[in-house]
Order: sequence, then C-alpha cells, then structure tokens
Amino acid sequence: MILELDCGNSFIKWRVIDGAQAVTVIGGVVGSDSELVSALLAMPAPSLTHCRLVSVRSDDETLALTRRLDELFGIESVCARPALEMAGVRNGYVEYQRLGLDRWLAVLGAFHLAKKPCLVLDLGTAVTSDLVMADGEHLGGFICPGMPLMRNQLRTHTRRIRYDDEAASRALDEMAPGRTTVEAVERGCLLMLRGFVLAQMELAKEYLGDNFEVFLTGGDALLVRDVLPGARVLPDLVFVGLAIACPLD
Ligand SMILES: Nc1ncnc2c1ncn2[C@@H]1O[C@H](COP(=O)(O)OP(=O)(O)O)[C@@H](O)[C@H]1O
Ligand SMILES: CC(C)(COP(=O)(O)O)[C@@H](O)C(=O)NCCC(=O)O
Ligand SMILES: [K+]
Repeated sequence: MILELDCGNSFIKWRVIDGAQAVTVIGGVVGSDSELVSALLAMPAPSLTHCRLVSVRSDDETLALTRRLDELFGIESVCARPALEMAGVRNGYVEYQRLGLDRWLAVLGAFHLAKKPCLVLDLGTAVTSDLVMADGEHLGGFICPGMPLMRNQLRTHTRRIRYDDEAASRALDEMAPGRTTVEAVERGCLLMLRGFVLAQMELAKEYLGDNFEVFLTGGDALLVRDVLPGARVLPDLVFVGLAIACPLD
C-alpha cells in the first residue's frame, strides 16, 4: 500500500492506493499533521509500504512530517522535486526550482492525460493557472488569492466585516445581490474568482489556440465549474502528476 500526500498551504490531501492495482483504498482531507496521523492510525490494518508526497510547505515542516511517518509506520517518504523537464513537459519558469511543486505536478498530470495543449486551474488557498503548449512547453501562469485568502483579508482588514465560516457556506446557495454582509462578501469574492477563470480562458485561446483542454482541481474547483462547462474536474490531478514524478518501482 502506498500513502500519497499533497501538502497544501491549508490542507493535506491524502490517500492510500493499492500499489499493484493503483486503486484508491481510502483517503481524505485533513487540517494538520496530527489529524493525518490520527486518520492513518484509525485505518483498518493497511500495511503501508511506501509514501510519496508533494509539499508547498517549508522544508522544516515537510521534514517533521516525514520523520513522524517513518517513526510511526516505518516508511520512508519520497518527495517530489523540481525539474526542468519531465514526461515531455518543459518547465517554463526562469528559475524552474521556484515553480510551486503542486503546480508542476498538476501540469505533468494534465499533459499526460490530455496529450494536447492544456489550461490547468488549481483553486486552493491560492488560485493558480498554468498553460502548456502542444509540444509540452509550459508557458508559465498566474497566481491570485483564493477564496480563503480573499475572505480573510476582508475580515481582518476592515472593522465591520465579521462572520463565521458556517454562514459563509450558506451564502453561496444563491448569487443574487447580497442583502447581508456575509452574502455580499462571499458572492463578491466568488464573482472575482469566476472572472479570473474566464479571463484565463481568453488568455488560453490567445496562447494555445482553440483546441486546448481545461483541467480544474483544488478544494474550491466546484465553485467555478458552472462557468467552465467543458473543463475536466479532477480533484486528484496532483496525484496523477505525483505518480509520474515519483515512480516507486
Ligand atoms: N473536504 C474539504 N476539506 C477542506 N476544505 C475543503 C474541502 N472541500 C472543499 N474545500 C475547500 O477547499 C479549499 C482549500 O483547497 P485546497 O486545494 O485543499 O487548498 P490548499 O492546497 O491550498 O491547502 C478551502 O477553501 C475549502 O473551502
Ligand atoms: C502558488 C502556491 C502558493 C499555491 O499553493 P496552494 O494554494 O495550493 O496551497 C504554491 O504553488 C507555491 O507556493 N508556489 C511557489 C511560487 C510559484 O509557484 O511561483
Ligand atoms: K492552489
């Protein structure tokens, strides 16, 4: 059994796959290392043999987690590393090491699945967009704040915008002009996000032509699915790239 981890800025996405069949046995989303450990300890006897992971956290944080996994389960972790070129994709960053590893893996996964030009949108703490041409050349991309960052900026940098997360989730049931603060902020931020992804579609047409595939991933992917009807929504896209970047055989 292989443990796979995608350590983002807010959450750790984890899953255990049966190495032989590459079938997901169990998985989830947790908020901390300790929650991950609890979830893993609660699993019904899954003998973990390997771990592979991608992290956009600090090296110290990542090391602390891999040490704990080694202590508890006796498994060594293989971490995805930056690369200039891999699986037919050429990293477009001026300094390839600086491209977020979650972005790199999502791009590798998308190009592997599409085998044609791709626009990759990842909606997490931050929202990222990456463009890849037909020949695998990664053109670079864009980063903007995601929903959690937008709402938290408003809540912490104004005096009178205050509401809790539970109210926030209800506010998006409709998109009419907000009649409460929570509705006004949540719907306003969501419109910004939708505007961003639509702008990316226009850019992608300009740079990639008309025949490109759109991939949508990250915890908030579903919030913009309506405005991107042709997009492939793949919550596990980073894991597709992780398997390419860290083969275990
Ligand atoms: N099961 C879930 N647990 C946590 N967050 C979730 C879940 N489903 C959707 N989300 C949303 O996903 C967002 C975080 O996305 P994610 O891709 O995990 O971010 P990151 O990779 O930056 O940690 C949050 O804004 C939250 O609204
Ligand atoms: C842009 C990101 C913060 C996105 O992180 P996430 O929202 O997935 O937690 C991450 O990919 C990152 O730290 N990138 C390094 C900077 C860059 O890609 O240019
Ligand atoms: K992201």
